[in-house]
Amino acid sequence: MSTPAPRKQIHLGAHFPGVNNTTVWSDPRSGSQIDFASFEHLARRAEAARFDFFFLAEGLRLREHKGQLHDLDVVGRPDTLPVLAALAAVTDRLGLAGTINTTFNEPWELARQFATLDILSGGRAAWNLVTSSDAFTGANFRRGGFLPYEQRYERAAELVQVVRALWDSWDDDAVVAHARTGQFVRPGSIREVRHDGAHFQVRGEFTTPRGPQGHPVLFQAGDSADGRDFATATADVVFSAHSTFEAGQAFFADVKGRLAAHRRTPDQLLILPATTVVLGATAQEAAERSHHIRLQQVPGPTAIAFLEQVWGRDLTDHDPEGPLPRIDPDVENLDITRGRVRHVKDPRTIAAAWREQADANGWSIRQLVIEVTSRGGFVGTPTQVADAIDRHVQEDASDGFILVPHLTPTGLDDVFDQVVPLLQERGSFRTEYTGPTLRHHLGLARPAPRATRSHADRALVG
Ligand SMILES: Cc1cc2nc3c(=O)[nH]c(=O)nc-3n(C[C@H](O)[C@H](O)[C@H](O)COP(=O)(O)O)c2cc1C
Repeated sequence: MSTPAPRKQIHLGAHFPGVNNTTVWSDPRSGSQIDFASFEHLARRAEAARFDFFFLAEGLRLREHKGQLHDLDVVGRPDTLPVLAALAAVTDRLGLAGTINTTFNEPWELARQFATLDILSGGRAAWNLVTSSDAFTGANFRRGGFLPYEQRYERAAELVQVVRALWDSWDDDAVVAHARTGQFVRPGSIREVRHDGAHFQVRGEFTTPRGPQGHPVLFQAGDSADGRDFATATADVVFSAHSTFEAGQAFFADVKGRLAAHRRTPDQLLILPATTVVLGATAQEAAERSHHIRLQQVPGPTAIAFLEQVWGRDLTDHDPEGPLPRIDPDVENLDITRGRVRHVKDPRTIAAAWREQADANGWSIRQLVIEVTSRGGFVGTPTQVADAIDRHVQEDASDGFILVPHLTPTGLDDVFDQVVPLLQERGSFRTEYTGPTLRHHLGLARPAPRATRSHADRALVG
């Protein structure tokens, strides 16, 4: 009798709620969006459930709609890296992943900040590289639209190259601290980095020792062809938006298929889509809860504001519970909302399709917006949700998920309590951490120290 193949292990991240309308800040159970206690609650609960990591997104400019602050959603959050550093002090094993932009930052500072987080946390740091570069956000950095869209990934690739050279410029065993000889570092163990490229000129000795992971884990969250190529060349994890089974399998096959060109194997890049979970004692109860949450996420003013982004017009005279506007979008006015990644490519075609859908189903503006902004997610009893999550992973639609709750900070408590034990029972999810670092949790190798690398790999470091 042949032994069954071992189950693929699921990887799970806990996403702190975002500054978008997934987060229902107005729910009476919702806590502070900024107090450390909120971050701590989610991190501690995620660690008790043996999650791989805690995850923070990043917004670098407050969104505006029709020239006003868009305050229907959460506005303002503390800076990512200090929050993660504080969480390192109240957790022991949980990975700490932060989103930091590659367009508006410099490699030296980033290398220092992430190496520092890796040291403080004992090897649990991860960096989610994002490339957003719109001029509205850039104005906060005195740069405006300094970098054309096509050059975002070029800068990101060069930035990562420099950052890695800085991390590798210290040997793992550089610090010897020999009191007898008076020597703190081993001679020759810290090398000058010299980089002279299109985006960066860097020269000098790096000031932070190499962290426990060698390189913090690199996530990437771009979805274009350039984004996928950058991920397959560079990243350890892709944070994707393709969470349904079919879309997940297609994305998984596409991205993993690109790895061979970079002489990498499928297990060297994990694919973790964002998703949501709604539980109930019965499937019907879960569906009703899910519907209630969608109504909370899309109140009337949010539905109108969403439609205005596509129409490029003020639609406040429309009733959100009434039919869609008969007037066509104003295609000259597409930056009515600023500070948010645009998804709408051709507003007139989209408006026509939505009108048709709403007419056919008898939907109001609000119902239409609820439908078209639905990303799926898992809705069902704990057993149904555990089955579905496991199937996605065993059948190569993902390597796991980054779970996005709608309540701060308790939104994943039911998942920790009711779904995780079922995944553990079927042998698909760890019951204990088996190593100290995030690389270990994710099954990723530690980058070899410089001393054991080929000459070619060492060329960048002086
Ligand atoms: C799942 C996902 C999450 C993202 N999270 C963030 C974020 O937190 N902050 C940010 O500035 N951009 C975020 N982005 C935007 C991407 O970094 C990128 O700028 C955007 O997807 C456009 O790049 P692309 O053309 O390669 O898709 C995210 C994108 C995806 C797909």
